[in-house]
Amino acid sequence: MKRDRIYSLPHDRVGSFAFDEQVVEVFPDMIARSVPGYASILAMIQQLAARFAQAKTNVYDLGCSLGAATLLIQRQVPQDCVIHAVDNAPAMVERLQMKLQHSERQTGVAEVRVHQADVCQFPMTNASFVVLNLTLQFIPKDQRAALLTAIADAIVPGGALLLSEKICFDDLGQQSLLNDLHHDFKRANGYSDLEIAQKRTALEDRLLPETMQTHIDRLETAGFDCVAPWFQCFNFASILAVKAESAA
Ligand SMILES: Nc1ncnc2c1ncn2[C@@H]1O[C@H](C[S@+](CC[C@H]([NH3+])C(=O)[O-])CC(=O)[O-])[C@@H](O)[C@H]1O
Ligand SMILES: O=C(O)C(=O)Cc1ccccc1
Repeated sequence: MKRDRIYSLPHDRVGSFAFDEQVVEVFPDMIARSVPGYASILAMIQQLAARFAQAKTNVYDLGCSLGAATLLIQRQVPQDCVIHAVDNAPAMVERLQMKLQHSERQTGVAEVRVHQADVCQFPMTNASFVVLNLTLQFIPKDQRAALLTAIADAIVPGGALLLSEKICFDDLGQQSLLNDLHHDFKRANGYSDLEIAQKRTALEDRLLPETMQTHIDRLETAGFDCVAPWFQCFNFASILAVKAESAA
């Protein structure tokens, strides 16, 4: 796994963060060293896929990057599910397709279809399990409600959405404490203060966190019946949103 050194030297001008070839090359290292709890969330996505994925339905991994969640989900779902891995970054999709081709053709597992598309435009239907793992934070705020409503409408009774996000806090003391703890986490993982500062500048207008309450309210409005935050590590959190079984 190639080490992320993208922001290690001083940049004259730090441009806006993009999921380009340079980022794709180091992405697994970057995300593991930058997101506290990332490995725990992935492990639980695998467990949740086993519980929520239903036979003859679609499973969606929206903003799939290099397919970390997709590949874990594939091991857990019924063989007659179709897993749709969607990302709009050409470099990500290209690398994921290579990865899937090179992995041995497995028999007895669900098919993965990779799509290069904007998740806000992507048609979804007959879905039992949908994953938005650290993706909604990159979608313009005014498009988030429509996306979550489209997801809720596509989910069958008893199905679920897993939403993980970087979150912010109304309380200034909490915001500053959890932000500091996140920076300590990055430092402990080998990032310098320069790397942390330059990446923060690059992400400033690209990664837009919201509060836990904003997420909960929006998921309820979108049509989910049970909205349960289940994980938080510093300023990263994950929520499970479930559609009720239909009353028989
Ligand atoms: N509008 C959009 N449409 C499609 N994809 C998008 C859009 N906006 C951003 N992306 C994609 O969302 C992904 C976010 S990374 C997800 C990690 C992964 N889920 C993981 O479990 O490893 C999280 C992070 O980098 O912090 C990138 O691959 C973007 O190209
Ligand atoms: O929020 C941050 O400071 C991050 O670094 C998160 C992140 C991780 C990987 C790609 C983009 C943003």
